[in-house]
Amino acid sequence: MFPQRPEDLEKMMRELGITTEDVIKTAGNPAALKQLLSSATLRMVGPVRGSGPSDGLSGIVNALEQAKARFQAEKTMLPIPFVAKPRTQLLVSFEFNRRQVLRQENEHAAQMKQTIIGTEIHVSKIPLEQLERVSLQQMDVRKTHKGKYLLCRIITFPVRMFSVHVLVEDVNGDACLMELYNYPGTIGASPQLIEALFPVGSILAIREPTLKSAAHGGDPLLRVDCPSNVVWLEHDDKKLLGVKWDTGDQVHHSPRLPSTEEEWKKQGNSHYQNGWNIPAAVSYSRGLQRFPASSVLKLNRAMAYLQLKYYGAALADCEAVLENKDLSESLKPKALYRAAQALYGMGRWDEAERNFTDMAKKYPAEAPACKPWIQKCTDRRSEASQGKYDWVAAYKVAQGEGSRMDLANFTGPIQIAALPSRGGGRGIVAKRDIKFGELLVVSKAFVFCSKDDFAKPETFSILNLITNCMDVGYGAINPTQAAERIAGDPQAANALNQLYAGPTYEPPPSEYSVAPPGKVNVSRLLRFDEDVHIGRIQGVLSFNSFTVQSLGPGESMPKDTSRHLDTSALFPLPSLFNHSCSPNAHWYCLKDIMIVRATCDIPAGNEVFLSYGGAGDSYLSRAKESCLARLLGSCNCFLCTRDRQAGESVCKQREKIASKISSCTTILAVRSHIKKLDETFKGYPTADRYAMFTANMKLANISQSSSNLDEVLRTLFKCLEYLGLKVTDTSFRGALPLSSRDSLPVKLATIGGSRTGPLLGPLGVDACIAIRNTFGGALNDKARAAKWLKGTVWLHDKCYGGGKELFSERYPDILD
Ligand SMILES: C[S@@+](CC[C@H](N)C(=O)[O-])C[C@H]1O[C@@H](n2cnc3c(N)ncnc32)[C@H](O)[C@@H]1O
Repeated sequence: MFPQRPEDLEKMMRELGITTEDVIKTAGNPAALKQLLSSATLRMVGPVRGSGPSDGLSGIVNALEQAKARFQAEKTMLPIPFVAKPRTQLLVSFEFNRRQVLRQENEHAAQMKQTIIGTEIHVSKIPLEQLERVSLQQMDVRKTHKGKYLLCRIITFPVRMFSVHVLVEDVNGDACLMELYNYPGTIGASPQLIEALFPVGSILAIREPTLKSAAHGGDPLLRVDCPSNVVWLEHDDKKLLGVKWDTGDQVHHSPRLPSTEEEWKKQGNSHYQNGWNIPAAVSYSRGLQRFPASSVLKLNRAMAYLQLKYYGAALADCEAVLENKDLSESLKPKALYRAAQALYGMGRWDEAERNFTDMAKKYPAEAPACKPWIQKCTDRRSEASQGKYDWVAAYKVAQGEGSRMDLANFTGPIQIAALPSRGGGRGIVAKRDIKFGELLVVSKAFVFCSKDDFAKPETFSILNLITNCMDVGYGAINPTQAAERIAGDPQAANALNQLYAGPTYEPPPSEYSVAPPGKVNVSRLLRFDEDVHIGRIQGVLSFNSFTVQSLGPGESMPKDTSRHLDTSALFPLPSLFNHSCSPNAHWYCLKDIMIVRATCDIPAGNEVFLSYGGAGDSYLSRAKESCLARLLGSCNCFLCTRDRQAGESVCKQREKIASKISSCTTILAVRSHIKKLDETFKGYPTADRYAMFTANMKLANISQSSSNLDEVLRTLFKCLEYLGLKVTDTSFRGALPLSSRDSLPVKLATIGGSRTGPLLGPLGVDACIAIRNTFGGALNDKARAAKWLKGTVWLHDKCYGGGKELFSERYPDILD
């Protein structure tokens, strides 16, 4: 990042139009330096764009190999002593680069931000009190200093690239670049918010610090991956007794600290009004350290905590306020209202409802505000206890702005079971006989980040050394979001720790018992009560995240099967489902809510599988789906096991035929290849012949363009069977007996019906619609069109719930 050679620095300063004297005058004074640089002319700027997945597969493989080789080589190199660079030189080049980054952000569209995950990360588990102080001069590069802590303070304005970059100095005045990864509050943060999060002059103790050599031979840097390794110290902290900073007591122009309760409140409120909830909560907390009895600071912090969804902490603040016997009448309703909101957020609907109801009675002026909450409590309760959701309303909300939904979690007739044959050792089984279409799980994402969380567009790519994949999208910042959850909800760490983190970590406990959210006392946000083990979190996210797209208006066949969708999310209970390429349940999302339904009847005790994605036609193409294959090792689902038994040559043959079919242009050619393809599936249940579905769909499309409607219909009927359905009325000519008009033309297949094709929802509904349109259009057979419409709505309801109403929302042109 920084110019290394003195001549480069000089050249840069010439470009800036500043002299060495100017720099010396501003040394140790970031604000003066900032002013100096703002009067300078910058010309050396050009956008630095990342190379994304467009590099192609070989590019990714090369990048992965290079990264691995670099880390491997680093490991074999001996640590070298840290040599301090002249402070002035560091300050100038840092400021130059900071301004360059800010300017690029202003002038250019989204920059590709890149990072690598899966390298060794040290999480300090030793409390600061037990660590011994170390200075930069005493440290080595390429080394983690176990048993030590570095006392340092921030001496420049920070800047956010992928991580937050800032210069720090130690007590001796030696300076070093610090890169802080995964820091709560930094997702999508503006430069101003980053400055509020990392004020100049802040004193930090870095537990068990690591100095790294920069990737491209630059200056060594202090790299902090786990935010809990950073401990913020107040100026009057006892750790600072007797500490003398070589460059003076104060870093020049560090912001003046508020001194009264009112000033702390003002600072917090100003952050809050900007929507900067973490800096707001930190300001209120710092004020509370000095004015611990302040109800106003506690109540305002509760407000910030509510925004951050730290409900346990918000409740703790409100309850502490309500215990105050001298609480003013004006604050009482505020405290009650916020406590009730916190209870609601924690899913304690009964208590929340009681609080809102009591409050409405006691403070009639607040009744209008409480009324909608009371209704919400009733809705959430029936969702959580009976699985009764208004899917139409939820779907409509999901089509609107924002990325979050307000729905209760629900667990249907399933339970967690020990299944030692799978990585992680657990899976989900049916508690009782489950019926096709039954709702199994509704789960709110634990970690979820989408483009809506960014004021300005940003694009990310991660080279994931855990899965050997290049991930593109918001999954890159999910560890930051996980850290943000843990920062204000220590119980969240417990939930994450119980998920499978891959073979390099201790297996999770076979019991999955996530404590219900309770009261958590977060007395000082960003003072982590739990160590945030980012390495393990990266493993959990790599092995459990889903790439999600919210359910939207119905379309015809999915055209883009690319895995590179934007949003990646972690859902707690759904993480425990194992994968099958031929699953018996399917999942879809409404924004940050995942919904799981049975796609066939599942007998009690049977395992329930989801398809994680990658519904490839053949064993070989599924195995090539790099991410899926790498996550599973070798997939041990029924279909892959069956394919392995069939043998490699059969699988190769199948793939060859399937690929020929995709390029066929005549009905005859497709038909003849379909016959050959079918022969490769001898002995397979119908619903496990997914390649036959794709091949028949191709035949249907070609037949459509040649107006061979009999063939179109026959083929579409077959398509449904390959998804695990049975067409009960295969007639497509003559009068439809009145008696059969009301019956469904399709039902769940019973033979081989213990599984269904992986995309029964979208594909099955679309195939039914195609049949209905063929009858209603060219054939002008209104009776059969009506019958097939009924069948379509039935299937849609089984897959997505919401009856005819939801169907008509998603397919407004079809129900006329
Ligand atoms: C999201 S976890 C599933 C839950 C996990 N079994 C647990 O106990 O937490 C994904 C991991 O489960 C294992 N797994 C799931 N489905 C599998 C399959 N079809 N074949 C092999 N391993 C599978 C793999 O180790 C995979 O990385």
